[in-house]
Amino acid sequence: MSEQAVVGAHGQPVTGPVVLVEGLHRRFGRGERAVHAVRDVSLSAGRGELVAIRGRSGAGKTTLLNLVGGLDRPDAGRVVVAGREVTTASERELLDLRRDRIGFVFQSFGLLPILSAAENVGVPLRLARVPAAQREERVAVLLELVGLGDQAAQRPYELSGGQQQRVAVARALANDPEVLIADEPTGQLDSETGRAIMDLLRAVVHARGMTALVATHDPALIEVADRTLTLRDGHLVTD
Ligand SMILES: Nc1ncnc2c1ncn2[C@@H]1O[C@H](COP(=O)(O)OP(=O)(O)OP(=O)(O)O)[C@@H](O)[C@H]1O
Repeated sequence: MSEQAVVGAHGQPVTGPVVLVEGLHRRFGRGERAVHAVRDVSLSAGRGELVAIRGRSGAGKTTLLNLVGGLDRPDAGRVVVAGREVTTASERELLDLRRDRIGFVFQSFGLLPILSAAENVGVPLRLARVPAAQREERVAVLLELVGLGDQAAQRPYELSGGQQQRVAVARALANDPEVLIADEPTGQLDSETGRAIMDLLRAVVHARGMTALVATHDPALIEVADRTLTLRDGHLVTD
């Protein structure tokens, strides 16, 4: 990514990489039983880039994504997201960062079962205190974007897995985040549906100039990525 200043999703100039990781370490446990889940990982990703992170089960993908998304703290190293230091942020700052700058998509969709598709997508907007009329308008646009304009009133159990993941993608995009973090987003879907979700992710990342980090085992998902990084025993082996 060039060092030229570009305008971020929130209108402010973003210079350089949107995600920057330097010398990251995360260890669980102590002594002989310690697991070094992430060891000396450095990477950067720019606007409009979808980066796949692959690796076997236990390679450290989820741990890395949690550190980038401010869901966990490293033992050493640095994470900068959209110009903000994640590593040294207070809990309050991390909450704001996760609410305003980062969209999360998980393998298990994470939808609230008692809410309709539209209400699920509207949750981050409620948290951000977006007024109701504006919220409804934005939710309608997002559901249309993910191809679920006609399913707004359905509850998650009335939707297929692929449709539920589309709702989750719409929810992740609700606050117009700069960064999308997706942990095995196609893990519970058949290959065709997984591919459709991946194509959707790629389309929104490119159209909105977002930056996406997507952990996966799925070869079809790797195919649509702009770049693939491989983790092995917590180390990055290719960039
Ligand atoms: N909270 C934790 N406490 C102890 N060990 C942990 C914890 N979280 C992860 N680990 C360990 O760290 C290593 C990396 O786990 P991680 O979940 O990041 O891998 P992964 O590549 O995402 O695997 P998968 O594809 O199965 O989700 C594993 O050995 C795991 O057992």
